[in-house]
Amino acid sequence: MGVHELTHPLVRHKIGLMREADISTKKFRELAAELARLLAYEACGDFPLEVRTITGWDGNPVEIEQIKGKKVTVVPILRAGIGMLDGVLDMIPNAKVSVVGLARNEETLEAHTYLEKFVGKLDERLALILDPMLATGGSMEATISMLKRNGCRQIRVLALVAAPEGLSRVTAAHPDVDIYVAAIDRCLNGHGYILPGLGDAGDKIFGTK
Ligand SMILES: O=P(O)(O)OC[C@H]1O[C@H](OP(=O)(O)OP(=O)(O)O)[C@H](O)[C@@H]1O
Ligand SMILES: O=c1cc[nH]c(=O)[nH]1
Ligand SMILES: [Mg+2]
Repeated sequence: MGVHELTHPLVRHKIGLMREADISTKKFRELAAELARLLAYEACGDFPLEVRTITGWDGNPVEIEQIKGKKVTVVPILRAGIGMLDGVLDMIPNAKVSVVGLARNEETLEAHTYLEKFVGKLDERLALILDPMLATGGSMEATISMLKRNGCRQIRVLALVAAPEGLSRVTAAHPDVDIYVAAIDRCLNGHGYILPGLGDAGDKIFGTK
């Protein structure tokens, strides 16, 4: 359990490219999707395997390994989490998708929930929550609480950038949840934005900046 900051050179390189002030919407989306794939790869590293026998290319039996009955729901937090969804589904194509909508009040920094749409059998599923930005941690804390209220017991978070303040808040409230993050940044500014951060990830992904 805990916080896992990815140290792989590809991750460090790609997150650096995302920090460029005048990055295009296209490039930002591409990098968000690429990093989402790498975060998913890391977050699924302990999935159990089982051996199955299939017929190989020459007609002989071959033992192969496959992931053992893992039921996954991917949970993008609207809007910005959508920017990571396709990348994660590239890696886990059979996952079901739940959606939560939260908007942060830019004055109070409180997260307001406007949508909750969960798939069934949450008690049997591992949930992978997607949000590029974990700032004060209010949106993530609320999303984890929603999942738990609906019966989910195995929860992991995938984020591109997190602030130490937000990580402390989420790990204190939900110590049972693992957080996979491409970069832990320095701090929050007076408006709740992460420094050095990426700016407004939702605006950059949706082209509304
Ligand atoms: O950790 P927090 O302080 O809660 O802030 C992080 C949240 O803020 C942003 O969403 P925003 O509310 O701006 O919505 P958007 O994705 O629709 O732009 C971001 O995508 C996170 O969801
Ligand atoms: O730095 C931040 C904080 C919240 N939301 C963002 O998009 N960026
Ligand atoms: Mg936003």
